[in-house]
Amino acid sequence: FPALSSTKHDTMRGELEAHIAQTECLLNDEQHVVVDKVMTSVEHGHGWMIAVDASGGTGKTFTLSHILNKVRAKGKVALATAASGIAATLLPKGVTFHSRTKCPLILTDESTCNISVHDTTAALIRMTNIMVVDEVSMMDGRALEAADRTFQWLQGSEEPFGGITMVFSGDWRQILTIVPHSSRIDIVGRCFKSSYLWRKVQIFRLTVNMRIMQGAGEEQDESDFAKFLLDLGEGKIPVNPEKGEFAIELREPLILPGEKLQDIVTWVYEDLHNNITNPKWLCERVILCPTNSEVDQVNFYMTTIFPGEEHVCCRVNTAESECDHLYPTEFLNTLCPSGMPPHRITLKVGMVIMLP
Ligand SMILES: Nc1ncnc2c1ncn2[C@@H]1O[C@H](COP(=O)(O)OP(=O)(O)OP(=O)(O)O)[C@@H](O)[C@H]1O
Repeated sequence: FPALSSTKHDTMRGELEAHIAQTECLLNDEQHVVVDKVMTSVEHGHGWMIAVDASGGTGKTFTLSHILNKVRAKGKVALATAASGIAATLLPKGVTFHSRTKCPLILTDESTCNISVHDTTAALIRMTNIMVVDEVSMMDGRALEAADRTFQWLQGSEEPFGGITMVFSGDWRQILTIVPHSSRIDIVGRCFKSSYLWRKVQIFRLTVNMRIMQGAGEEQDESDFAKFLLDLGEGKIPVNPEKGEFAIELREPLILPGEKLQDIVTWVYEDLHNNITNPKWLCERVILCPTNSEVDQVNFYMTTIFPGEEHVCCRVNTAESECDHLYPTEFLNTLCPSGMPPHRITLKVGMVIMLP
């Protein structure tokens, strides 16, 4: 933890306090209740486990960020973690839960985190007053149990997580933990809700969709869509068994006329040529696809219609061993393991790309 000069420290603390005062006024009643509960636990060292169970857009991340800032402004240690890297980037100084706790990737019912008593992570955990875990619904309950065991050992306490206040946040309607080749029962059994820890968690709900409240003139459409997503997550949309076991019918405003990829692209990026250099316009639209091969199709099509000269970048494609001849270049070029870019990427100046 690098030391800060006292002037720099005072300036940062001043900025943080101004920011906290701003967000404190914005909190709605339900968010206030959560913040007060968590602050009581931190200030009195109760070590409560608190869960914010709420649907998308109700301000879970907003509330967690406010709590983290508030605890840090009091000079206490607040660790921000999330199940995924992307979710972690939304929290102030957020990192993944696995990176922060050194939790193993392959879990058993007896797993513990890879922290030794003298390393810096152990020192950090002993100093910690609160840990936030966002998108907890995506996590295997055994990862949290491993952290519980390790924190108890490090803190020398039999309280859950060694007496550190824990705040969990997630939406159980969204993606649950991934258990390959498993049944619904296996997946539910692996969730945090099935863990012995969940029984001791105090649950709070946020019900007001703050994302819609921010909408600019399209509140009705957005609120209909939010209600549709909520009903979908709760299994209230009737299934059409003729189309498939889990098939549901989408209503009219959610369906675009046309069947080709070009129709979606034209609708989403209608005035692309005039807005290529407009980051605000680009940030307001995106095409999401359920599979990587569909993502590749969309990217390929977008690249062809994007104006400018193509620059082709190829990946290194030789094997690093004497069995080189076993892996012909053509074969290596077809491989696209998770976390690696495809062999051939075509870029144009001004294109938006996401780095892995
Ligand atoms: N009290 C509030 N006042 C103003 N804006 C708010 C408030 N609460 C949340 N927001 C805004 O509403 C939007 C949704 O909030 P947030 O991302 O925290 O929701 P979420 O529950 O984490 O959503 P998701 O589950 O989709 O990640 C954000 O733009 C956030 O800044």
